[in-house]
Amino acid sequence: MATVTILGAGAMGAAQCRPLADAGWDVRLWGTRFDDELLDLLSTGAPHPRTGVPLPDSVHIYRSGQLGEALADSRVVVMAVISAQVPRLAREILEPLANADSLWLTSKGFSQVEDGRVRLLSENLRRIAQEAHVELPPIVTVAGPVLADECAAARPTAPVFACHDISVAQRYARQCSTPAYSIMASGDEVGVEVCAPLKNSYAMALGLVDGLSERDGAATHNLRAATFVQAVHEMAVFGRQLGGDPMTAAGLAGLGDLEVTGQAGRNHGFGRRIGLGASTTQAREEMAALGQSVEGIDSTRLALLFADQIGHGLLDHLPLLRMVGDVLLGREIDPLASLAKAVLPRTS
Ligand SMILES: NC(=O)C1=CN([C@@H]2O[C@H](COP(=O)(O)OP(=O)(O)OC[C@H]3O[C@@H](n4cnc5c(N)ncnc54)[C@H](OP(=O)(O)O)[C@@H]3O)[C@@H](O)[C@H]2O)C=CC1
Ligand SMILES: O=C(CO)COP(=O)(O)O
Repeated sequence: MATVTILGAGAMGAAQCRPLADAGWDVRLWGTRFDDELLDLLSTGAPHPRTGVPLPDSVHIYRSGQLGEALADSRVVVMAVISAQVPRLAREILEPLANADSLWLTSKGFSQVEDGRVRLLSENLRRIAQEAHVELPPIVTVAGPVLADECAAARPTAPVFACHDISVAQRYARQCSTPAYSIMASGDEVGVEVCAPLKNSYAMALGLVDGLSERDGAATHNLRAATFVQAVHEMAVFGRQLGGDPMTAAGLAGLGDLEVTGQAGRNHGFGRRIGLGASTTQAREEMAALGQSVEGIDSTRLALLFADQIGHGLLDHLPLLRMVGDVLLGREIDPLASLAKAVLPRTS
């Protein structure tokens, strides 16, 4: 099978090696300069500290100084670094990207360009390439409910591969699916790319509900259900405004990813800490001390900017997202009352 190069040896980059190796791909894993120590450890056969699972034996490891070698003759390049770093990394590798058959985005985030405007990550990458007079291959957004540790351990997982050209997504779904990693192909690249970072904001809201329940010793199941449904509704509204299919929010990329992230994701853990009484800064520090990145903090800010930029009254339809934004900014609000106001149906 052809060569695939995964860029970023964090939890997800390392986890993605498992299904691709099992599907018979020649897998290369490249780590950023932050990952060199991690790669030294992984090359001994030790488990990845963030997933608890070792790499498959067949994976070739490349250290930060070996980016060119890692990309040489690679047919597929997978971005698995934190989303904020994807554009910078892409700028460095435009030529090998142009020679690949496709670029996959595992990173989940929006992207802010130099003039302050917000774009979808894929849109920003195409703009960067265009400015450099380079043509990118098709972009495939890899999303859906995929917790890294379960994926790495080949536990049953249902990712979504989305591409404007659905035949590209279908081809990779055929070539990369395994009994444990069964890919759903989608032609709704926009809808999937909107859901991927938005569900992080909403997983924080679910964490907040759970933290409040723990803090008060009182059940909040009803409020949680209303929060969940409002979150799916807002993902659908946001996606539709950008030309995506609103039904995507009701599938694996929206509802499905919200379910796992809102149960066991890092964004949920961050929201739960705030519900328990931590400030945003304290919650962020506690997560950092555990070595856990919380991308929803930045992507909530960008999502709100993006919605404002899109206009057409979109922000008015996103009360839950605005509420999460208020919490992140440390605004003096009663979280339980504010959540209830954002998600309970209004009678007038
Ligand atoms: N974990 C999961 O379950 C899933 C994650 N994702 C997405 O995958 C992406 C990566 O997440 P994940 O692997 O979990 O996160 P990790 O924090 O485990 O790893 C992030 C990766 O980005 C690197 N990185 C950190 N800072 C920088 C920087 N300044 N410049 C370049 N690279 C940097 C990290 O290096 P270092 O290791 O030194 O921190 C690591 O390679 C995210 O966008 C996430 O949303 C998608 C699906 C599931
Ligand atoms: O995206 C994820 C699962 O699909 C993981 O989310 P977290 O970044 O919150 O852990």
